[in-house]
Amino acid sequence: MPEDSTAIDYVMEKSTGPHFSGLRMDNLLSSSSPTLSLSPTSPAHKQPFVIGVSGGTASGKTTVCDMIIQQLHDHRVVLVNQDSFYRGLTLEELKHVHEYNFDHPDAFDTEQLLECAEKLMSGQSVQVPIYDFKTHQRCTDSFRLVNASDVIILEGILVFHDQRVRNLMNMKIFVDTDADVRLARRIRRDTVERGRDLNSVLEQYAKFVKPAFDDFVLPSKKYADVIIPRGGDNHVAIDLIVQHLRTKLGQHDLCKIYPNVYVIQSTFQIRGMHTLIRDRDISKHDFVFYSDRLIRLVVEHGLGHLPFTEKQIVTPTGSAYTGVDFCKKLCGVSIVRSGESMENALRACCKGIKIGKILIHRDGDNGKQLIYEKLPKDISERHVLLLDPVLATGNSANQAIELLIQKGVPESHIIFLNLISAPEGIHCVSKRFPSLKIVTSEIDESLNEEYRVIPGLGEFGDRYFGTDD
Ligand SMILES: Nc1ncnc2c1ncn2[C@@H]1O[C@H](COP(=O)(O)OP(=O)(O)O)[C@@H](O)[C@H]1O
Ligand SMILES: Nc1ccn([C@@H]2O[C@H](COP(=O)(O)O)[C@@H](O)[C@H]2O)c(=O)n1
Ligand SMILES: [Mg+2]
Repeated sequence: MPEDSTAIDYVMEKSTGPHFSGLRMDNLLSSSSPTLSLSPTSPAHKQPFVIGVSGGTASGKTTVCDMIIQQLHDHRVVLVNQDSFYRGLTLEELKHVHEYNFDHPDAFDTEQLLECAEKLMSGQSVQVPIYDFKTHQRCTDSFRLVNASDVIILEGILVFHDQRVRNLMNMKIFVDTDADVRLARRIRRDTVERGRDLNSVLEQYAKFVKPAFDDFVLPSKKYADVIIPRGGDNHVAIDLIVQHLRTKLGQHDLCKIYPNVYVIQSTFQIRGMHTLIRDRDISKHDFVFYSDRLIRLVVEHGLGHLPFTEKQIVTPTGSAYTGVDFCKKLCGVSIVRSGESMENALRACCKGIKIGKILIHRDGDNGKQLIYEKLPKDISERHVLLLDPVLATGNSANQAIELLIQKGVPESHIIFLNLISAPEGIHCVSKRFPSLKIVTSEIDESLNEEYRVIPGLGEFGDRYFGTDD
């Protein structure tokens, strides 16, 4: 700990209110961008991108959707199956189930599908019914909770049939697979998974499935923007669609606008850890454990941006190995107090590293700020890893960076490490300090009217240090 830690601790005690990474909004309000809506008073809900996936039965619609979701693992994607909106059969209909046409548009509750899709598009979570193909009924006591997301996929044989549903879609995909292949797959699937016998599958196919395909599904193919022959086997088509979606989603536009912003490559492990630490019901112990794991990844990634020198060594086999030597002149600086949660990870990666502290504290309501700092004396000769888990408005980060620059640290020698960054904060910091690097594990949606990151994870410092009771 620095020698004057008592002074810092004292002020820290007094500043245990909500941690906002900024206290003045003037910078933010002036930092408009053609690609981002940054108004903090109207944290505009970003419209999700809606994809419709249609095609004949067993054409591979669900398989194609699963592949898209898999490839878009760094985005929030939800799948809504039209099948979930099958009307449950009445007792009378059940008695004559072989006479029931499941392939006619009337078999679905399209009003309910529309209501669900519209709710999701407006940013609300929905409860989607669970349909049982064996009993031809909906589950009466459970639903599938679907959360608002960046991408909504609506999948089903007749999702292009109703104009109102079609109109919700930004992109329409038709999965086109030969009828004989589809029939063979359907026989296998319905006998194995849906409790049917071969005869009933063939009868239903001839009586309802094929005529309805000709009358309703095939005519809706003309609405498709993209037709995928061979379904899930067509990796080229799926790659192209995913590439297009990435461009449309534009989440990575920030990385394009600011080439010094790095979002670490997302994996399901990383998404899983974010899911845990963002969950308000997680235990404190788990919050700290998974935050530490994520912080370690961000720190390791940040270290990868330090300069290196070439180094030759000899291995135990007597061979030469040309590698690199770590940058020796570096230090950490935590923005008190939540930045202190990142210090252990930095110490674990860089043996004996010096870590300084900066505290930015509002002094009354007149916009004045007090800055306390304890930094290594030779900081101007070091590369600085600046630590703060949450980048919100960017105002306090900018003050900390300004202070480092005043102390002689070149802007390009600062790497700012975050777990979660708001677009507004990235914009504010990168615009003012374009040569500084920001390394983060996820970029969130926006700030709300209280300047909190949304969806965010609440007050990181309080949750991490257990002062959130
Ligand atoms: N490319 C493929 N090769 C072999 N089997 C496949 C392929 N695509 C899908 N299937 C199988 O065919 C069946 C129907 O596929 P699915 O994706 O569920 O189609 P849909 O949703 O259009 O009815 C499933 O049992 C699935 O495992
Ligand atoms: N109780 C039901 C409900 C629907 N079907 C059949 O399912 C097909 C749609 O699902 P896909 O995954 O194949 O798109 C449709 O062709 C219906 O005939 C059913 O058999 N029983
Ligand atoms: Mg399906």
